[in-house]
Amino acid sequence: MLYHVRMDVRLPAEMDPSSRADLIAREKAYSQRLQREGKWPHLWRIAGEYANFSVFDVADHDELHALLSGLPLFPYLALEVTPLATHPSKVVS
Ligand SMILES: O=C(O)CC1=CCC(=O)O1
Repeated sequence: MLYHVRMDVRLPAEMDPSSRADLIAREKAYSQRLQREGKWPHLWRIAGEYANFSVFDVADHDELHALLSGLPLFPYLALEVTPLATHPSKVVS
């Protein structure tokens, strides 16, 4: 199943720089592992915002929830999840 996810990153301004850098490095490693596994096929920066649009390709809601709640940044993310269905006008090649 495909899911569109908007992630808004809300790191506290008072977070110390080394904790912030460590968190971001762990987030990058986690996301790149999922990208390589094919579970996170799209990751786009929303221009001008500390936010991204992502597409996840997972078995079901439970797997999506497990992956999202495992994000190192999860406590600092506002997430908006949209399940995607096949559009009837899509050309199938
Ligand atoms: O910076 C972001 O948009 C949050 C994020 C998701 C994956 C990643 O590496 O950073």
